[in-house]
Amino acid sequence: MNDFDVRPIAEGERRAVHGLLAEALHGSPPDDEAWAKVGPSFPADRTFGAFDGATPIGMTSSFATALAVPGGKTLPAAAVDGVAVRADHTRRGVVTALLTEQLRDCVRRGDLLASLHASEATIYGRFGYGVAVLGQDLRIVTARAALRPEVPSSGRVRLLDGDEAISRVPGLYRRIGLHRPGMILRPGLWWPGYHDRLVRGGGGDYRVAVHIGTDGEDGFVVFRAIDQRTHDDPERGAVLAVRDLHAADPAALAGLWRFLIGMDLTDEIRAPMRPLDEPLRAMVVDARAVQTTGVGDHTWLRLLDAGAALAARTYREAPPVVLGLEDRLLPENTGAYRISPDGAVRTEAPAQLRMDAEVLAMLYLGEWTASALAGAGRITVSDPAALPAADELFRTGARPWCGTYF
Ligand SMILES: CC(=O)SCCNC(=O)CCNC(=O)[C@H](O)C(C)(C)COP(=O)(O)OP(=O)(O)OC[C@H]1O[C@@H](n2cnc3c(N)ncnc32)[C@H](O)[C@@H]1OP(=O)(O)O
Repeated sequence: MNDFDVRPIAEGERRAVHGLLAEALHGSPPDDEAWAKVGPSFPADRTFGAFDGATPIGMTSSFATALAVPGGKTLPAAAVDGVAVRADHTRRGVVTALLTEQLRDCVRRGDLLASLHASEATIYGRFGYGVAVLGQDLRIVTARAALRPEVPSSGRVRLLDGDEAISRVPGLYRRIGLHRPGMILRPGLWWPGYHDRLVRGGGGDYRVAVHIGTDGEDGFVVFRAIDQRTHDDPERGAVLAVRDLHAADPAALAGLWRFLIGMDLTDEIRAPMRPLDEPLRAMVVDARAVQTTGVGDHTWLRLLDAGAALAARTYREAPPVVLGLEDRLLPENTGAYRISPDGAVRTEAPAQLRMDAEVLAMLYLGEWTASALAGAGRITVSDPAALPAADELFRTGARPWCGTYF
């Protein structure tokens, strides 16, 4: 029996709950001015609080979105954007109660998937979330990063002022589209809380540039310069920190990188959580100008309705495979699924490969192979011939990527 209650929060509890999240992440609760800006991005709907009497001691929230899956469909999904427990109430099962309630609520709402970005990698696996997308942190040494002559070079780049950045980029993101598995729609409430407050004009110091190709704007980058000059090193160039970079095609992508690399008074570009198959290293003359400083879990995914989610993605040509799933928290998903190039259906046939919800999520967007996960002991193999077949069935072209902070 818990000594706290878990329930949807009331409208008047939003700010206290958001303050709790800020403090759990070692920030400060927003002042009036900051809350006026970000408050609308944190509605009471889809937020659960844990309460000790009237005092909030934990929270979890999500917003409704759609997530692209292999084959191009977009599925209704929950983007879990705030999970926190007050530091004096941790390790008593508060987040377990919150996340369990949230999963059931998302199922009731018809979400097929839930995704999140984790502060620590040890929190979410027990709730059936798996690392479905890896990202790489890039460091680019600009003085050595000249682009090769054959790299596409049509179009031009234009810096936007703050108001333009706030009004133009949402439509541009929508037009670029969800071209990789794992990408999500950014609903209207995402922009004020995550983009507008960062850019010049919205209170932050990030600048925004768009790429203009033959058919108009087709890419954008959100970045800021971090001054590196010191008394002893007064000529040191700035670091450009890239926050958000999306392009509709290779020419727009190349154009945005060319713009960043060519910026004066800059020594280095830092671009965290780029796709693992980012082509920049192949674009430069000196491949070592583009360095991967880290690879980590970018997006965690949870299949809420495993049957519907498996049926919604496409599969490559390979012999059919029967997967056995054990889902402790959402037991209606437990069962066997026959995966073939024609799709995925429930079956009574014996499972060739058995796994839990976390591991199925790792396979789902194509980031991991069944063979690698079996090799790691994460899949129980009854029929070894099913492994190469599953590798091929789940394989995707472009690597999955999310590319949206939340
Ligand atoms: C999507 C996002 O918002 S990511 C941000 C997540 N939030 C944070 O990192 C803020 C700071 N941390 C916190 O607020 C809390 O510590 C939380 C949310 C991570 C965990 O909340 P708690 O209420 O302490 O978790 P709870 O007591 O339910 O723990 C469940 C289990 O997970 C384990 N666990 C929980 N957090 C952690 C952790 N950070 N590291 C390792 N294990 C953990 C517990 O030990 C427990 O294991 P057990 O069942 O075997 O005993």
